[in-house]
Amino acid sequence: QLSICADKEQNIRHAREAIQTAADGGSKLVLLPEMWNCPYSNASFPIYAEDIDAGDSPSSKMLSDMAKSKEVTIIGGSIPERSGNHLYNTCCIYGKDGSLKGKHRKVHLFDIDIPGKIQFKESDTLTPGDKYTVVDTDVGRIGVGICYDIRFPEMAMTYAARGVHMICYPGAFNMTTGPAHWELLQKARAVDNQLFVATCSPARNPSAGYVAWGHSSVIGPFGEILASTGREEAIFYADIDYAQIKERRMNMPLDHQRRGDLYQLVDLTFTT
Ligand SMILES: NC(=O)CCC(=O)C(=O)O
Repeated sequence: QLSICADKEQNIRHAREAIQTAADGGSKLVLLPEMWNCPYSNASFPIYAEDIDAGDSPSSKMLSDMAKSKEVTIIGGSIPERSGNHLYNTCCIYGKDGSLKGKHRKVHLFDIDIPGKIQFKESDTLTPGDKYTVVDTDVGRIGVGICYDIRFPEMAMTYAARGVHMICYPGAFNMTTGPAHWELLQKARAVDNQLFVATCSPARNPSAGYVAWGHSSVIGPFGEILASTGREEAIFYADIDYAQIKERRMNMPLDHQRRGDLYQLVDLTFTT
């Protein structure tokens, strides 16, 4: 859970040091926050964006170098990605050999308006991704979503159906929806699907334009909090035993008890 500043090079240096510390502390998988190389704002995204596919991305290069040198899988939070005329909110996933194993472009953009509390419209600058992302790593099958993606249970269900062990959500909830929903959503995605959920937020900076809630966590398949932190910058660790997925699914075989004859994901638009 990193502190993020306006200086991109400093953010990259800082993330590199944090990955090094986490790997030296025994991590096999490291998860970074949403938009860790820039302030979270529509004004910043175009300025800090990098072209990952063109190989013109110092942030991604650092992640790849660190994955290789520390032999660690990295779920690289997210950065603004430039691709042609479009910008995306993108998470790169690196294997421990430094290879790019996957790239998740945030599918559900954060466009909300809670009057007097929080208004944000990512779609002013960003384009949504059009694919789900599942990667096989040395530390299991990982599904990736970014922040607002966590609000869509269909995505997590699809990941569960694809055999994902853990869903990683880099995310930056805010001071209104954070206390109301952040922990609830993490637990819900874990319990509904009987798998692990890991989240990573920026640390809270009360003087930032967008104030992140923090409270990154790792949740087990029974909804148990395996590790979590508060608002400050922190590197924290969890021991994850995927055997618990099987055990919980044996205890409560939700998948076999599902009544697919009564409900299907056909048209789930709210009726008002
Ligand atoms: N960066 C985001 O997607 C924020 C999502 C959020 O705060 C929410 O309430 O959802």
